[in-house]
Amino acid sequence: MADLAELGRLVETLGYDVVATISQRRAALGAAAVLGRGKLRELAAYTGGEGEIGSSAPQRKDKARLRWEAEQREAEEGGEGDLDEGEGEVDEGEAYEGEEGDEEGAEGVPVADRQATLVAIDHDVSPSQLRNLERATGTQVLDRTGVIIEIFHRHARSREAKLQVEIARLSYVAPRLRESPGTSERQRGKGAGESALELDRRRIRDRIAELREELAAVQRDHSVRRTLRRDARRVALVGYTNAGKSSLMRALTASEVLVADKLFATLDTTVRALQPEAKPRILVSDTVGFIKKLPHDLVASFRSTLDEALEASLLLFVADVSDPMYEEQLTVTRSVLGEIGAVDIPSLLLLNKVDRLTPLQREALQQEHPEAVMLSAKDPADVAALRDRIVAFFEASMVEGELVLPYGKQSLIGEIYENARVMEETYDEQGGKFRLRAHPTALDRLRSLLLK
Ligand SMILES: Nc1nc2c(ncn2[C@@H]2O[C@H](COP(=O)(O)OP(=O)(O)OP(=O)(O)O)[C@@H](O)[C@H]2O)c(=O)[nH]1
Ligand SMILES: [Mg+2]
Repeated sequence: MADLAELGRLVETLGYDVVATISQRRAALGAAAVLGRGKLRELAAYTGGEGEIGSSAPQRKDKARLRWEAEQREAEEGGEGDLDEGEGEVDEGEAYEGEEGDEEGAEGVPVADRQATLVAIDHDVSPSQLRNLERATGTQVLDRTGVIIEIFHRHARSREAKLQVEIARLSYVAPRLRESPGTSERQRGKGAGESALELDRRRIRDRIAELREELAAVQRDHSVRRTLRRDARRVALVGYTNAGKSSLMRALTASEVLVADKLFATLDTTVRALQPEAKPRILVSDTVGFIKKLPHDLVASFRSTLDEALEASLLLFVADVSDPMYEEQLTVTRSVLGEIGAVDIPSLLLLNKVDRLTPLQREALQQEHPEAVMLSAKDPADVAALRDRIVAFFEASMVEGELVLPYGKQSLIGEIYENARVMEETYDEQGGKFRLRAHPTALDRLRSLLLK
C-alpha cells in the first residue's frame, strides 16, 4: 500500500487530486488489460468509459502519439523540436489510480461528481495493455514509468536536463506508438515498404540520435567547467526524492535553490560554496533525487548529472526519517549509488526532519544508527554543526606544507589562496614564502604549477 501512496504523491506532483484508489489481488491479474473484467468496469465508472475492451469501442489516439505528431508538424514547419515549451499537456484534473497489488481486493472510494481524467497504474504495463486500458476507460492511462517521465518532463529546466528527459521520453514512447487508422493502408498502397508506424519509429530513432549528439556537446562543455573546479573540495547531497537535499543545500550555502514539497523538484545539479566560507573553499552540490523502480532510461539519462556526485570527496546521504518508508528509501539510494559506482566515496548519513519525531523516536533512531547525524534542515544550530563536521572532514585529510613563489610568478597567488589555507606569508629576496595547509593533491598541483 505504501507503493500506492507514493504513486498518489507522484500524480499529485503532476497537479492531480486522487479521487479514488482501486487494488486487485495478483491472482486475478488480467492479461489483456491488467485488471479483471469486474475491476475494469468499476474503474470505468469513475472515468466515464465503457469498461469493455471491445473492438467496437472508438479508437482514440493516445497522448504520446498526439504529442509526437504535433512535434513533427512543428519540426517540419521550420524550427527544431521545441524543448522549451511550457507546461505538459495533461490538464489539471482528477486522477484515478488503479493498482495491481498484493492486498485483498480493496474497495474503491467513490467521490461524487468528480470524473477522473487520468488513470495511473502502479505496475509496468505493456503497450497493448495500456491501449486496452485506455479503450476501456476512455481516458489517459499512465503506468508508473509514464508518470515519472511526465514529472521529469515538466520539471526539467536546464538544457541538459531537457535533453535527457526528451531522450528518455522518446525511448518510452516509441514502443507505445500504434498504427493510426487509415494511414497504414495508404502507405502500403503506395508500396512505400515502410508503414506509417515504422516511419514514425524510425523518425523517433533519428531524433534520439540527434538529441544524444546535442547532449554530448552540452556535457563536454560541462566537463570543461568541472575540470576548472578540479581541486576544490566537493561535497554532494544525495538521497531519495523529497528527503530535504535542497533544503540542506540552501541552509549550508545560503543560496536560493528550489525547495518544494514535491517529488523530483530538483532535476539539475547545482553547485555552491559552503557558507560561511571555509578556507580553502568547499563546494556543495545538490542532485536529482532517487525513487524506487526509477525507469531505466532515466537512470541512464541522469547518470551524467550524477557524475557530479561521483566527483565528490564526501557524500551527504540524506534520509527523511519522518517518512515511515525511510529504511526502504535508504536501500534504494544505496543501490542506485552502487549502480553508478559511487559506493567507495566516503559518506555521512544525515537523518533529516527529526523535528517531526518525538524524543522517544529520536532516541531509538540514534541507537539504530549511532554513526549518523540527526538533524533538521530547519534548525540553524543543526546546520551549523553539520557545516563544522564537513569542514572537519576535509581538515583531517589536509597536510602542512611550504611553497616558494618566485617574484616572476605572482599571478599564481590567487591560485594558492583558492586551494590552500595560508597560515603564514613572508617575503625575502627569492620571493614569497607560504606556510599552508592543503590537501596532498592540491599541494602537489600547486608545486607543479610553480615549477612550470
Ligand atoms: N519538517 C521538516 N521539513 C523539511 C525538512 N527538510 C526539508 N523539509 C521539507 O521537505 C520538503 C522537501 O524538501 P526539499 O529540500 O525540496 O527535498 P529534496 O530532497 O531536494 O527533494 P527533490 O528535489 O524533490 O528530490 C519541503 O517541503 C521542505 O520544506 C526538515 O528538516 N524538517
Ligand atoms: Mg531538491
